[in-house]
Amino acid sequence: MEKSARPRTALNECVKVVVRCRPLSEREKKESYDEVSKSRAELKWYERLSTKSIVDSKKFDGPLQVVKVWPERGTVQVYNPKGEDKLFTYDAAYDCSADTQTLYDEMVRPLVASVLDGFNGCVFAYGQTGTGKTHTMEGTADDEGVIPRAFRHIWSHIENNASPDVTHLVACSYVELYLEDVRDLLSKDNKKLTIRGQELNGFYIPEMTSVVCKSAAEMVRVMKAGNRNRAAGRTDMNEHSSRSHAVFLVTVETAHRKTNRIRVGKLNLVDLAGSERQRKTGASADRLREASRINQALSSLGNVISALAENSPHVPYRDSKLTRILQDSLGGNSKTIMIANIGPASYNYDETITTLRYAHRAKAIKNKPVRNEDPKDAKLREYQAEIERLRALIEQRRAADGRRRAPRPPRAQRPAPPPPPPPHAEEETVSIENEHIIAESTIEQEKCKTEELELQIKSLEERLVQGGGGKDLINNLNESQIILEQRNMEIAERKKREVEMQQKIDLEEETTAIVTNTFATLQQEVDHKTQRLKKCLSKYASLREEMVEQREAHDSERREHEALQAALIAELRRRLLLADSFVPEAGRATVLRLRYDDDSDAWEAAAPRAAPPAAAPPRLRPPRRAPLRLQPLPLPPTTRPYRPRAAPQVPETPVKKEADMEPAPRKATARPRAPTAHQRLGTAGVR
Ligand SMILES: Nc1ncnc2c1ncn2[C@@H]1O[C@H](COP(=O)(O)OP(=O)(O)OP(=O)(O)O)[C@@H](O)[C@H]1O
Repeated sequence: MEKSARPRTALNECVKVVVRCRPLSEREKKESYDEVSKSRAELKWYERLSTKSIVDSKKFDGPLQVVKVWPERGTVQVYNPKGEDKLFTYDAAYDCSADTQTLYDEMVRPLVASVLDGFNGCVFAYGQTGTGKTHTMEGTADDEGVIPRAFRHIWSHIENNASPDVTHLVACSYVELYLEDVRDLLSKDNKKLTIRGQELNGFYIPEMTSVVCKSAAEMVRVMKAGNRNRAAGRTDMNEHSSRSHAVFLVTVETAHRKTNRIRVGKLNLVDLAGSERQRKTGASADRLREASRINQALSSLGNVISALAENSPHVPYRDSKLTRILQDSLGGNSKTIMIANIGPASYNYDETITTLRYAHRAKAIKNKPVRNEDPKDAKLREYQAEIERLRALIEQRRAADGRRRAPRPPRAQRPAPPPPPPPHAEEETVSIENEHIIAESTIEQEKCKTEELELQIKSLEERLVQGGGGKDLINNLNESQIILEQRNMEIAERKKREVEMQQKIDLEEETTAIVTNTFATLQQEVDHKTQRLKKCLSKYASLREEMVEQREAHDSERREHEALQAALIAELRRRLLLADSFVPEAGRATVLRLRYDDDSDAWEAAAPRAAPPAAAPPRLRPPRRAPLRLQPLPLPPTTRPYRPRAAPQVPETPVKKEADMEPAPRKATARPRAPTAHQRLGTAGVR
C-alpha cells in the first residue's frame, strides 16, 4: 500500500474564532434619541465618549455605536459606561466595512481546502438575533454568504483537479432543529429525524435525505429549496428571523484509482438561531415557546464550550440535540471556525458582551482532526461495487442470450425423434410454434432487463464526477485566483503573528524592567512602584467588575427563565381550561396536571381527568337525635337528703358442710345491688 504523503492526523487544533460586527440597521438609524429618553447608562456613555472625542455630545440622533473593531489586530473594543473599556482579541475581527469575500478568503478557505483533503470541517455562526448570522452564512443577492462560496470553492477545486484517475462524489443534506425536533428540510413532508449513536462513538442522523449534486448551481438550488421549508418568523429585533438552528452538510468523497483509496471530507455549515432576551421578544405564546427552546439549546452549547475550555472531565453533550449534532465540531474530529456576530448599538451592550465572552472562551477548545481515509460508509465504494456487480450481471445475461440465439443444428444432425403417431401431427406443429413464441418473448424480456441494468449503471456513473484531464482557460484563471487569495491570506496571517509577537515582547519588556531597573533615587523607585501598583489595582478592579457583571447576567438569565416558564405554564393552563378540561355537568374545572415527558424533554399537560360519575342519590339516614342528657330534677325544699334504704333482713340458714353443698341458685345468692343513678333520681323525683 502506498504511503500517504501528508500526515493523517493534524496536530491538536484550537477552534478558530472570528468576530463580525454589522453596521447600524436602517431601523436603528431612524430611532430618534433625545436627552429625556436616554437611559442613564447611555448618558454616561455620551459623557465618556464625548470627552474622548468619539461622539459629538450635542448630537443625539440614533443609538450610540459602542463597538470599535481593530481588524489589523483581531481586537474588539467595547466602550464600557461604568469603567475601563473591554478588549477582546480573536483570530480575526471584521468591522461593518468588511465583506464576506474577505472573511471567506482569510478564514474559511483553508478550512474548506482541508475538507477537500479528507478532514471534517465546521463553520458555525453564533450571536444575538438580528446580528447577521444568516447574512454571513447564506448571504444576499449582492454579497454571497459563506455557504454558496464554499460550494463554488468545492467545484472549482474538482474542476481544476480533474483527472481520469480521480473520481468525486458530492452529496448534500439539510436539517433544522426546531423546538428540539430534528427535521429533514429536503424531504417532502419535512419528516422528523432521530439522532442515533452514543457520546463515545459519536452521534449521527441515519435517515436524513442525501442529494447527490453535480455543480455549485445545483447545490445552491438544494439550499434554497431547504430554506423554503425552514421555520422563520418576525421578532421585534429582526424582520426575518430564523427560528431554528440549520445545519447544511456537504460530503465530498474522492477516490484515487492509483492508490485505490477513498477520502471523505464532511463540511457542516451551521446557522444558529439567535439568542433573544424575553423582554425583547414579541409577546405571543408561540414566540415565547420558540425563544425558550432556542435559549435552552444555546445555553447547553455555552455549557459545552465552557466545559471544553476548562478541560472539564465531563462535557454535557447529551443536554440538547444541538450539542449532540455539534459534538464532533466541538472537541472532536473536526477543524472548526466559530463566527461570532455582534451589533454595534449601545442598547445591545449586554448581549454583545455575552457573545464576546463565549467566543473568547471557545478559543481554548482543542479539536483532534483526523483525515478520513477509507471509511466503511463511503458511498463511492458502494457505488463502484454496485457498478461492478451490474456489469458482471450484464455480461452473464449477454452470454446466456448468445447461447439461446446460437443457430440450432440442422435437422439431419439432430437425433431422430421417435416417429409421431400420425393423428397428432397438427398438435405438435402448434406446440413447436408456441415454444418459439415463448423463447422470443423471453429473449425480449432479457433484452429489456439488460437495457435497464445499463441505464442503472449510467445513472450511477452520472453521479460520480470524473474529469477528462483537460483544464480550460477559465479553470486556470480560477486556480491562479485561488493561489493569489492564498498568498493574501498568508500575508494576513503573518501580520497577525507579528502583532502577537509584539504583544509578547511588550509583556516581556515590562517584566524584565522590574528586575533590571536601577533607580537613581529612592523617590524614582517609589514612583515606579506606585505606578505598577495602580496598574495592578485597576486590573484587579476590572476583574472584580467582570465577576459582578457575570453574576448579574447569570441572575437575570435565571430570572428570565423562571418568568418564561411561568408564562408558558400560565398559557398552557389557560388553553387547557378553555379547550377540554371544563366539565359542564360537574359545574367546575378539573385540576390541571402537568407531567414531565422525557422523550420531548418538556412539561406536558397530562390527559384531563375524566368527569366524575353522576352523583348517586343521597342515602337517607334517620335524623340524628340529640344526645340524651339527664338533668337533675330540682328537689322540693322540704325533701330530706337521700339515704339508701337498708337491705331487708333475711333469716339465717344453717351452714352446710362443703361436701353436701349444692350450687345455690343465683337468684337466692344475689346480693342487693346499689341503686343506679337513674333509679336514684327517679325515686328522688317521685318523692
Ligand atoms: N455585515 C452586514 N452588512 C450589512 N447588513 C447586514 C450585515 N449583517 C447583517 N445585516 C442585516 O441585518 C439584518 C439581520 O441580519 P440576519 O437576518 O442575518 O440576522 P440573524 O443573526 O440571522 O438573525 P436571526 O437570529 O433572528 O435569524 C438583515 O437585514 C441583514 O441584511
